[in-house]
Amino acid sequence: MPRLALSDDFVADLVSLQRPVQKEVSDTIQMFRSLTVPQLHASKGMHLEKLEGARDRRIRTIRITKFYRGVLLAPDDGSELFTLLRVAAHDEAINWARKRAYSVNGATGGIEVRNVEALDQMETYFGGKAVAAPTRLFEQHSDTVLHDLGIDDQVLRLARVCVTADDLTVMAPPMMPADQYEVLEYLADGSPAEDVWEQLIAPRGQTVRTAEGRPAVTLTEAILNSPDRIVEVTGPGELERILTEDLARWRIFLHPAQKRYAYHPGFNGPAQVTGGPGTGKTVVALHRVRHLLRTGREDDRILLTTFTNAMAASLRDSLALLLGETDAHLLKRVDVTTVDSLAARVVRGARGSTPKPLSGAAEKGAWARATAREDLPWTEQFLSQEFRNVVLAQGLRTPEEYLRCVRRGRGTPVGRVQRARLWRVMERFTADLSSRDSATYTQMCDRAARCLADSGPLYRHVVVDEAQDLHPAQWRVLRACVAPQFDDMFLVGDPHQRVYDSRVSLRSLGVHVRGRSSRLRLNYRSTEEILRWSAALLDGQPVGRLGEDDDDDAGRDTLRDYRSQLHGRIPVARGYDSQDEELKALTEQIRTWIDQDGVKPSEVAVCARFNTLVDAVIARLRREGIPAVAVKDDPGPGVTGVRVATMHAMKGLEFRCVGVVGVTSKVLPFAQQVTPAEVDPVQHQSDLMAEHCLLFVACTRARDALSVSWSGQRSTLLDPVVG
Ligand SMILES: Nc1ncnc2c1ncn2[C@@H]1O[C@H](COP(=O)(O)OP(=O)(O)OP(=O)(O)O)[C@@H](O)[C@H]1O
Repeated sequence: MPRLALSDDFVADLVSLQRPVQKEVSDTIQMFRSLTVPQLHASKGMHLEKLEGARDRRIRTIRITKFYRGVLLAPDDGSELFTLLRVAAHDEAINWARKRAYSVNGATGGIEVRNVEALDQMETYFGGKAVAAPTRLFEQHSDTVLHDLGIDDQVLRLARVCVTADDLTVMAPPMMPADQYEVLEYLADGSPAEDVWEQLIAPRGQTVRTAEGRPAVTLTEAILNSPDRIVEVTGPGELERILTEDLARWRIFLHPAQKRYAYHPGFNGPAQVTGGPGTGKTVVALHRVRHLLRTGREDDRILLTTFTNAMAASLRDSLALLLGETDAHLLKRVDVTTVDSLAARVVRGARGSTPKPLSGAAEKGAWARATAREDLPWTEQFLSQEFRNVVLAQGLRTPEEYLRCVRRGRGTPVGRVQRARLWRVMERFTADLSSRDSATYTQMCDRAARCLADSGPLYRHVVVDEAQDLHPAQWRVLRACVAPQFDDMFLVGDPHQRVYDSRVSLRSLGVHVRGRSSRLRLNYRSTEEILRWSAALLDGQPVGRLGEDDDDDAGRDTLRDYRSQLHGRIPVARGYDSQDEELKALTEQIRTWIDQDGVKPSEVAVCARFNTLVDAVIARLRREGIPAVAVKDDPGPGVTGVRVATMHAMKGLEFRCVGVVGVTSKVLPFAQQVTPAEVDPVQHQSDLMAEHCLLFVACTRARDALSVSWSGQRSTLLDPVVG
């Protein structure tokens, strides 16, 4: 029986076809799978034909309908694995197939494809142009170094005639093999060859650095080594699922760096995946859950957490989609929820009810009551932060513990006498809340962690999305939820997207990820232009690594090597004299996106720092005849209308076009959110950083187009991108 694999191009083609043709494709594939290889070659209906004048003799075509052809790769290494490469109208399919050649990348061992004909033409053209050039782009890298990085003979000849980085850009994929192009792009950017090997080759599982030392890989092995481009159809019902259910690419193809962690056979303790925005961290978390469900025992329960209830709802939907009908029964073994909801459930289970959660304003009032009788030198903001970031963060129970503790993350020294006074105020605060049967969310987590420590773990595995924003008390809940053992915790997050004040040393909380940590760097969401522009917003900001806020290991994370293979327009940033003018321009921009670019209103989002502007935007758009809905009202996917939200509510979401409005000096940074440097310099820095990250998160929600605007005084946070 032939084995069958599908390429990403084939899946993309299939999605764009009309239903009746899709049905024909499906029927052809079913017939293909019912035949033996000799029958396949003999079958008149299939027309499995070699192509006249093809550059790669392993490429064949098959008949789908009178007008449509499938293009297949049939390895000549004795295997029976056939890969469907494309399905297209007859002439387009033939024309595409004739010019392509498949090969095995000498470094990654993955499969790659090129347009040989176009590259031949490039060689002639740039070869002539380069003759007079005094220097060449890759002259400092020897042939051996380039070969070791997987550059083959044809690409080497092309690299040697590149004079500028623009010459290389002209040969971008699908003309040049994608992996080799990426290597050259990094080198052209000035990255040393060793770094390129570490960044691009090693994550694909390669351990041998030199081309001579590596074992030869057959085409079939290369196909199986390329889960980001080709998927083998295995198991009953899998083909039907791929063909009939939602063909979302993330469900089918994973980058090798994603796959390595998502489908790792077993980590000997907590594992962590970090990565910039849109690198597919949530996708990895979902696939990990699927893997754990499929390979675990029937009574193993899994907790999948994220930051907000809305995100938990969307994560649950995505997991259901990934599991499909075949694995739908596994869903009942997963709880998808926020840590706060889980904590409330645990506390309710232990004492029969949960205290009422305290709003920010009510908390301020409670601190005012706790300090009413004393003339104290501390503001309510300071007290609240001291309680949250020291007492609850470290789980301190007694005045002695507080006297002895290292106040990590706090910048104002507080002596013994002051600590004793502070502790008394905090005791009054907690007693006051208890008498009202109320508690902050962080207090609730603190209590839940203690309950769990007594009652024991609830889950076999815990998978955490948006890990960067969790408070230490929330981490203690998660740590207590699962016994320390292999595959206990799997975390994904991005320290550049930390928009709440939660600095954490995972190590001190018993979550040791050292040696089980990986970073994703290919952005699947936004264009390179949006990514670069947004990354510049964080230029020079010292972003620590996820969960490493200990003084002794505060390493830095960087956005320098994040890349996208998508390209588009450069983001637009503009100021206006009044809010009225700004919203008028926004309306026109949205009309262009919808009317000229064909974007659906629900694929457009507008975000602002606060709800007042969110409401004003919704009212204005509606007045202008553009449907608009608030994200906080939780409109389902079927509801039409531009999505409008605060920047905080944009976390984890994505849209084709995004307008970020009201980016003024008054709201970004928002003075009330930033502790004055004289009150606490360390907290001041950390609060300021959260404001930078907030703008970064808002901008990186955009896939194709981003527009940023303000009226009046522009925010200084835009200085790095607006001259
Ligand atoms: N292997 C893949 N193939 C195709 N698309 C992918 C792949 N991985 C992720 N994506 C897509 O990229 C986008 C971003 O993915 P995801 O939300 O998982 O990223 P993230 O790293 O969690 O983002 P953020 O941190 O910015 O919220 C989604 O549209 C997702 O479907």
